[in-house]
Amino acid sequence: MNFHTRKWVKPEDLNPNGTLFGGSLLKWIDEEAAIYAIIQLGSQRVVTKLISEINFVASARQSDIIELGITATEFGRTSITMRCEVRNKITRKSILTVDKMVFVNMGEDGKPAPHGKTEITYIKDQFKD
Ligand SMILES: CCCCCCCCCCCCCCCC(=O)SCCNC(=O)CCNC(=O)[C@H](O)C(C)(C)COP(=O)(O)OP(=O)(O)OC[C@H]1O[C@@H](n2cnc3c(N)ncnc32)[C@H](O)[C@@H]1OP(=O)(O)O
Repeated sequence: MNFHTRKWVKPEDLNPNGTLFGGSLLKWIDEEAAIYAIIQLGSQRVVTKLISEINFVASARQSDIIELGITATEFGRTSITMRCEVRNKITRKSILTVDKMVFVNMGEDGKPAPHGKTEITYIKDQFKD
């Protein structure tokens, strides 16, 4: 799994307990997964279909640096399924895991459309020519 995005936990991201607000984290991973799906499917028309059980493994605190990791686990006809992990950048301790995030590729008509992809494309292969 590649951990592309880092976030610095700031005061505005905290809940009243002084730890990272779960909703902020979910917003970040939805956005991260959308970017991953857009790149993998080569389409900007993708929507979140399903987010499976979310395991908030441990809290993050103000000033922590965290990193978001996503990997594709399955390519369907119109969908892509991903797994996600968030961890502390310094200690590598897990903060959150999501087993399944499903995004669907949409056609111009607003209906699910085949994306034609079957496997992960790596950056080095995306700019071969
Ligand atoms: C000029 C430059 C401009 C730049 C410009 C950039 C714009 C860059 C935009 C980025 C955009 C980002 C987006 C952010 C993420 C949101 O914020 S998206 C907003 C939240 N999500 C939504 O509103 C989606 C609402 N849901 C729906 O509209 C419908 O459920 C859907 C997605 C059309 C699917 O409908 P459906 O009837 O379930 O469709 P169906 O054909 O049965 O299934 C489609 C696929 O989903 C799978 N599926 C369906 N249900 C399930 C389930 N429960 N579990 C697992 N898989 C399922 C099916 O298996 C199928 O997959 P495949 O087998 O084809 O691979």
